[in-house]
Amino acid sequence: MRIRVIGVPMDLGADRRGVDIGPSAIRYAGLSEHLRRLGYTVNDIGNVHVPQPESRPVGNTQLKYLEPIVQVSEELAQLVTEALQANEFPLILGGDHSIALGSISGVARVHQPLGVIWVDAHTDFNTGETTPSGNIHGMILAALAGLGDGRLVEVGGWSPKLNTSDIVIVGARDIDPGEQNLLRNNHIHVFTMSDIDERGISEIMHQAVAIAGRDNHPVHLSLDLDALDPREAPGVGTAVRGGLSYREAHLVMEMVASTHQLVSMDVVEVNAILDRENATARLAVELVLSALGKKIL
Ligand SMILES: NC(=[NH2+])NCCC[C@H](N)C(=O)O
Ligand SMILES: [Mn+2]
Ligand SMILES: [Mn+2]
Repeated sequence: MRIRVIGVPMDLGADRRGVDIGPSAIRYAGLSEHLRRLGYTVNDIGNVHVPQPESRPVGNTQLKYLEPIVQVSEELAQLVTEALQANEFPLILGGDHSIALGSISGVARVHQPLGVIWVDAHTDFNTGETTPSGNIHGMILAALAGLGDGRLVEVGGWSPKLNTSDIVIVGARDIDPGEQNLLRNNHIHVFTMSDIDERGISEIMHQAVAIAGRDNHPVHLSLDLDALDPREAPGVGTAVRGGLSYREAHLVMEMVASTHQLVSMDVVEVNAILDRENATARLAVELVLSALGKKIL
């Protein structure tokens, strides 16, 4: 069992610096050592090159840094496809959530159809028309489903990467008005924090894995650390109160692991500048381990 770690020091999709050092923070928290202790062989290929925002024009303010983000996505998609072809599990370290455009495009080229479990306080289902911020990390899931600006949608040369029926969002609690309409009109499965409070995380995750992994489909897990409550994960750029507890988040990961259908994962939005003594990066490592099969007993 081999894991290929790919770092993507991307912050062009978000408004704040600090997620660009996320890959270093997660590595510093001992990612590879812990994975090896779990029995994996780890092949860390380092970071993809991402330009500094200071060196590039913002461009269209509804789609900030579109061009460099598309460039990095193309390169990342290629690297992720190569990892799968070499029989290694791609583990992609962000960076802001815009990296999932490249990672999931790279997986979807190999595995079709692909289920996605998107664990996030947000739904990242804006387009260039609905976005309140112009930040592309808030548009990625829509782009993967074929919605929004053509240059995002067409990364890798084809679209859509995902069927709307294969997408499940878990932990949502901050959704923009235009995003709400898009989610409804496209019948996206969204499990909000209210659903989790009402029915419990175990029941929600049974449903989530049944939807994303139906007919034994391969599954990609995209973990945005802001899904967790900010008390557990202070090092994120877009924190929202009322998130997953430490224990709920571990159970989410364990229930994904128990499907044995996970083929790839990204862990994003760790902002090391806003963090406290690397707590969020350390939590990210713990959650990766649970998703990759670590159990208490
Ligand atoms: N990946 C994230 N943290 N996304 C936050 C998105 C926030 C907001 N919905 C926006 O479009 O700007
Ligand atoms: Mn996100
Ligand atoms: Mn988020």
